[in-house]
This record gives sequence, structure tokens and C-alpha cells, in this order.
Amino acid sequence: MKQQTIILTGGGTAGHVSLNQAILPSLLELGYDVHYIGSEQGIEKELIGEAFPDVPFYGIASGKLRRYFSMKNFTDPFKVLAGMMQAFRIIKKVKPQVVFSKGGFVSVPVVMAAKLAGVPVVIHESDVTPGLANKIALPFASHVFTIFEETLKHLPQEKATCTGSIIRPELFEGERARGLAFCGFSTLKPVLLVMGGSLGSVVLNEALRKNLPELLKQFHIIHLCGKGNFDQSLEAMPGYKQFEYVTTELPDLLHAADFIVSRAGSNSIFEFLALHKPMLLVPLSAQKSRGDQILNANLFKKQGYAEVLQEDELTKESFMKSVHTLTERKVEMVETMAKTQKPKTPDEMASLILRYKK
Ligand SMILES: CC(=O)N[C@H]1[C@@H](OP(=O)(O)OP(=O)(O)OC[C@H]2O[C@@H](n3ccc(=O)[nH]c3=O)[C@H](O)[C@@H]2O)O[C@H](CO)[C@@H](O)[C@@H]1O
Repeated sequence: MKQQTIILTGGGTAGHVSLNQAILPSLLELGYDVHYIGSEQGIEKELIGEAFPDVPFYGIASGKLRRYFSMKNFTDPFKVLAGMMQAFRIIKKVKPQVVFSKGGFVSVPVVMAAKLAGVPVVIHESDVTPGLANKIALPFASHVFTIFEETLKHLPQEKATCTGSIIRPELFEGERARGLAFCGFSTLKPVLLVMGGSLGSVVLNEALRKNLPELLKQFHIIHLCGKGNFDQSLEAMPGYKQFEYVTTELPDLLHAADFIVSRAGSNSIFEFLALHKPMLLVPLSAQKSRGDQILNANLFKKQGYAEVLQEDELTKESFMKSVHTLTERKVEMVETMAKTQKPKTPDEMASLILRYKK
């Protein structure tokens, strides 16, 4: 029988890799030969390489597509073109029956090359409104899957389906006791986990660190601060544990957390929802992004899953006040989250994607 092959792409931030990480074991289990195309510098190389060392990873040239002026706007289109030629050669060699794209700029040349090679493309959008890379990819795609129902309003009806979130199964397998032991914490205080998305957030880090003495009276704190944001001077602070980025430890740390303060990247917030973690969201401001996190956060607030503090209202004082409100709303939030439907499994998602193979 002909070998069944699929190419996965997506990267730049962990949010553009996590669904690929989730479905990869299902595809391998089904006997698929899985290949990954990402960018050489992106986080995807490390994440996929670490968790799936047998999956061939191809790093291609990737140019950022910007909505604002930059000198790089003159050179990056050439990188996209170079990436497209590289992706085309890989596709011709590997001969996949389908390409699945989780978005991010590196996915654009891959999607275009797949179309050129006559290979069906399926894409996935995890934010409320489609990102630029997915908007460009859309005309080349046979189908697009979304997490939010609201996203369907922004997509052609005939080729879009909402599946809800897909959560990496290992996140359900964490253990609170292991998480506490890993941080050297007792069970005496509730645990507050602060996470600035996969890249870390300088403003969240600052707001947290300014309030540390006050917060440590009440909580043990786990801080996922992002690469390059580790503060050596706080290393010995009792009850405060910083990590730049965690992989295998994340499930235990999430299970150890009683409360979460976070950016509002869609993958993270759906993971917290699936684990019924009361959350305070500080979405990335509209000045620094297309405002997707604000929409994600506001929808979560409306559904009763989250407290929201907008970045332009973030101060030392408002941070403390919002954390206080979060603790007061814990029971009500957990009850609301417990009523939500269980997410689809990675096996189900993989089989939905495979419907579009040639
Ligand atoms: C700055 C930026 O462009 N942010 C975008 C990016 O965020 P970002 O990459 O932060 O995306 P998400 O919050 O969606 O996902 C982060 C993923 O990283 C994982 N994780 C995080 C920290 C850690 O230490 N270990 C770890 O494994 C989380 O469990 C999660 O699966 O993609 C999201 C999904 O399209 C968007 O909503 C965000 O607006």
C-alpha cells in the first residue's frame, strides 16, 4: 500500500505549534509519515525536535508580513519567495496527500507551494479573527477549522468549520503534588501562576514583580516569564519560582496552580478553560497587535470564564485589585467552566483534517 504522508507547518510562536504537537501522535499512530516545515529560527524547531525527534524537520526561509512600514518590507518578500521554492522542493520529494497549516508567517510559502504542487491544504485559525498569514493562505486552502464559533463570520461559509479547542492530552495528566515539589512549595498557600504567553510579557512581568512582597503574603507564585526575562536578583526569593519557558513540566505546573494571570493567546486560555483554572487575562494591546487577544479575552469574560484587565489600564494597583477580584470569583468561575463541553480529541481533529487528503 502507498505510504500515507502529511506535512505539518506553522510556527513563530508556540501558539502556532501547539495544535500540531497535539495531533502529531494521532497521525503517527495512524501510520502516517509526518514531516514538519518550519522556520530555522522559530520556536517550532525546538518544540518539534524535542518532542518528536523522528519527525523530519525542514527549516525554510521565512519573511515577516507586516501591516506597518519597515525597511525589511523590501527584503522579506524575497524571503517568502525563497521559502516557497524550498517548500515546493520538499513537497515534490515527500509527496504528501495533504498539508496542514497552523498559521504564522512561515506557513504562507508552504501553503502557496502546496497549492502549486496540487496538494490540498487545510488551515487552522485559533483566534477570533483570522491572522494575516491565514488571510493570505485562505484562497489556497480547501478548508479552514476554527476554535471560536465567532470566527466563522469572518470566513467563507462553505469552507469553514468550528471544532472548538483541541488540547494536548498530556496537559490533563499533570499532578499538583509533582508541580509543588518541582517548585519546592508547600501546600500551605494557594498557587498563583503568571504566564506572559509563549514569549513572555514585559508588562506582566513588571506588574507582578512590583507587587511580589504583597502577593507572597498570600500566594506561592510560579512565573513563566519568557526567554531572556529571568531576574537573577529574585532567584532566592522564597515562594517565588521563575522559569523562562517550560515544556514537560507544564502539565504539573498548571495542575499546581489555583489561579492564573495570563496574556490571552487562544491556545493558553483554552488550556486553562479545559483544566478549569480561574483566570485573569491581560490581553496584548491593540497598539502592539491586531487586537486578537482583546477579542479572545472579552469573549472569555462574557462567558464567565475570566476576569479581564486591559493592558492600558494595567498599573501596580489595578493588578492587585484584579487579582483580588479573581480570588473572590473563583468558585463561580470554576462552576461555569465545569459546565462547558469536553474539547474534541486530537484523534478526532486528525481525522477531520485527513478528510481533505487527495
Ligand atoms: C505575541 C503574539 O503574537 N501572540 C499570539 C500567539 O501567542 P502565543 O504563542 O503566546 O500563543 P498561545 O497563548 O495561543 O499559546 C502558547 C502555547 O505555549 C505553551 N507554553 C507557554 C509557556 C510555556 O512556558 N510553555 C508552554 O508550553 C502554552 O501551553 C500554549 O500551548 O499566538 C496566539 C494564537 O494564535 C495568539 O492568540 C497570540 O496573540
